[in-house]
Amino acid sequence: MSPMPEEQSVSGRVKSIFFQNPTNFYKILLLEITATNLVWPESEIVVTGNFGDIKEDETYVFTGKLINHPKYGEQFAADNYHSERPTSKVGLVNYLSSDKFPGIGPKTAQKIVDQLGVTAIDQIVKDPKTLVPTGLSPAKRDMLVNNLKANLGMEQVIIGLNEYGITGAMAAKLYTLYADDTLNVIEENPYQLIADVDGIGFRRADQIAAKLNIAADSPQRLGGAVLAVLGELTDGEGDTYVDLPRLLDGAIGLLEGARNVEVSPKQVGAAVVQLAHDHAVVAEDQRVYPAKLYDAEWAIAKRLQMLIREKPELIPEAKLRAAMTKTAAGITYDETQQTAILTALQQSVFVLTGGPGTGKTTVVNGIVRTYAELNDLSLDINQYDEDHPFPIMLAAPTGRAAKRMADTTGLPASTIHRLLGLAVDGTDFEPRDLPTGLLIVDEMSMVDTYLFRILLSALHPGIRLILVGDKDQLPSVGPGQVFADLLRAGVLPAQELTHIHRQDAKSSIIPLAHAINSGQLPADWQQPKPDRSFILCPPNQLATVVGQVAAKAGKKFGLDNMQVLAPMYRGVAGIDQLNPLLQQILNPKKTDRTKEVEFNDRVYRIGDKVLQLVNNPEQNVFNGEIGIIRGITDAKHADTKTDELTIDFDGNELTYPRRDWSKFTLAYATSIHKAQGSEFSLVILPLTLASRRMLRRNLLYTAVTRAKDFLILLGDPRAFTLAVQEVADNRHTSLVARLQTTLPHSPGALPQQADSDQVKEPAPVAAPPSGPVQLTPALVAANSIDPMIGMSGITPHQFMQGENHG
Ligand SMILES: Nc1ncnc2c1ncn2[C@@H]1O[C@H](COP(=O)(O)OP(=O)(O)OP(=O)(O)O)[C@@H](O)[C@H]1O
Repeated sequence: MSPMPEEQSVSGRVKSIFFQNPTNFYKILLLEITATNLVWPESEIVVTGNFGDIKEDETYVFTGKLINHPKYGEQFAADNYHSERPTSKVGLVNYLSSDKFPGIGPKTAQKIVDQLGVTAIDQIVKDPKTLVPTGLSPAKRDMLVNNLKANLGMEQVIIGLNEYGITGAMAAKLYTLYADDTLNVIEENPYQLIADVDGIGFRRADQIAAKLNIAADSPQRLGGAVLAVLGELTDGEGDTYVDLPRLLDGAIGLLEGARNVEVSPKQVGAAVVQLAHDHAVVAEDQRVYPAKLYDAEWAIAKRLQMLIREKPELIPEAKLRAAMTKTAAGITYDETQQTAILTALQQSVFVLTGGPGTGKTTVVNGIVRTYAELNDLSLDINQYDEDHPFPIMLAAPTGRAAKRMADTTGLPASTIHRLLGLAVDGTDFEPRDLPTGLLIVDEMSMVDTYLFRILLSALHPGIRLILVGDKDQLPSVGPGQVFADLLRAGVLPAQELTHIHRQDAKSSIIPLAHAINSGQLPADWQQPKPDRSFILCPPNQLATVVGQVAAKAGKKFGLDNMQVLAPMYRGVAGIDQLNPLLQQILNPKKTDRTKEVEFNDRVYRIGDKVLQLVNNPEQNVFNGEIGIIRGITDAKHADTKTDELTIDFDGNELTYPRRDWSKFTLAYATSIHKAQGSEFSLVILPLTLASRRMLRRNLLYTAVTRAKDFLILLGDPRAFTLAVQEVADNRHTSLVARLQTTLPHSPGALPQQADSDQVKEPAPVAAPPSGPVQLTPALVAANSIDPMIGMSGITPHQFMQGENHG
């Protein structure tokens, strides 16, 4: 065996920093060498790597290896570094008595070093109390500790992270998130990173845990795996609970996959019980919920119960009809529309659903106008002010949907977040209380369990709440299928609109959408129509053809009014592939002087269409909104001293410094999910069998209903046929059961649908707990949730089989 090669290292003073990437810690520097074990004839060397707060003129030690860069020649690629700290007693005394630590002279420094030895700095930083015996005054002790930490702070964190195998952009991300607490968080529970940090999954967290000597069967590790699976299936995939066998199976898969060990269901079951005792999860029968989702479903049901108990004063039907007719403005409402308006105004909570063109907007307008007439309210908003707010509130989950609502009603509408004054995106914020009055929420299918809970918590008895949506569209991105569940429960007054009104000879898109929704593509769906067409095209040519279509359409419709929608990011006709190609066609680099900036393998230019990826209620821009880049400011001229982009979201111009550029991406092509709540004059929809896994009826239906005037379908016809045939699985939720427990059946509710593939029996549930829901040992016992009961020696596979049989 050859001896281990000696670690290569180089120490010296940083002469200059040539380059630093602001999005991670990557730097290139020139070092004046003071010591090295390299064979290196020169006095300087170029060093590259991920470094925290390296400063020019300070001295550091780098370890790593000498590499030969094809373009730049020999340089030192460092994988670790630390500030060169004094290692001899004399050096340490000199350091501590230097002007970095005002008030500490050579004598005091000598005393510290005599008592604590050469590792004094590490000891002091780790535990400031080690300074007590030195007799230093508390003020001086604080100064010493703070200054040592300030000198070491970020560097220590980055070095610590490097030791756990976390470098570059991920290290930067963690430091931004937890700052000086980073290492504490990781050392306390590395599995916490799975929930907190995008991009860290169980395997990565477990590698860190292994370095921390967390045993393969430690409760922390088992709990980490359970929460990882639970998070993946709830916040990740939309369920609000996970069946115990599936949870155990998933957790065991993770635990055994990440380290070569065997883990028994019994051990994982014990971890679930522990998590339940710690109030992180709630287990009920065979279902395990993240506590916040369990609480949210109950809170929704109870709040609705409270709102519904407060019945509005009954209005005589003749009076109601008269008001409705008087304000109808030339429209003769059909029978279901009439029922909808009349019922809505007699109830405290009302749910309205319908496909495209069935008159939801018409009914919303009817409700607003009849309500105003009955209550003698002016619809001229200029007559209201802060002290007398407009008593009709209109809201939608996205900015675009809210804008559409304002356009179609002629009244102010806002996002739900704005309405509630939620400044930060999250799940546990106190909204401001809303006045009683009329509140209409549109695009309810996009509202997830968390947001609905927050919305309801802002409402008080006496409010009239109208929830409007299309139950057949894709469910919310976040967990739950709130809107569909509200209808399915059959306990809330509701009306479904089915008659299509917007069906003049010109429109063949709406009938196509309804046909898709009922499970059939019309025989002529591939035939060209004035407003839609199908282009047959093999997968490998799809991107090019989409580009050709977009090039032609771009001239006619403009960027704003045309949208390419695709089901997937990856693949030959995926969003990631289409975006640069469409950018090249629709907004190319015109001359050598065209300004452009690079970020994460993407190029951005003025005029680019971009998609916001996160909610930012403070600036009134939301996940899924589309904007146009209006300006690029060089770092030299920007206040933040980094490059900045100015993006215009429908008149709302926002500045994004480079560190925020991961909050948007190109939007020439977007996912169908992100397009929910938006409509476009022209939709271009390529589908192939490559996205087979994603193809569902509600996905295709949602995509097609985004097209207002024109629709171009492209690709493989089999993909369209398959999509129509595949009915999406219901998400696993308990809202139906909670609602049925808290509310009596409503005579005005929708009949339970006969279409059995759309409906599932609600899971049987325990009686509602009174007061705040908390898992007490008694409740644990009462619900026989102990997952270990009868399970010893049973494999997850057998467990799953057992589930199928009973
Ligand atoms: N009872 C009616 N009589 C005549 N026209 C109607 C009636 N109801 C709706 N319409 C018309 O049908 C069209 C579609 O109605 P509306 O916009 O209200 O439907 P919608 O369900 O909101 O559709 P979408 O979700 O596609 O926006 C509109 O042009 C509207 O004026």
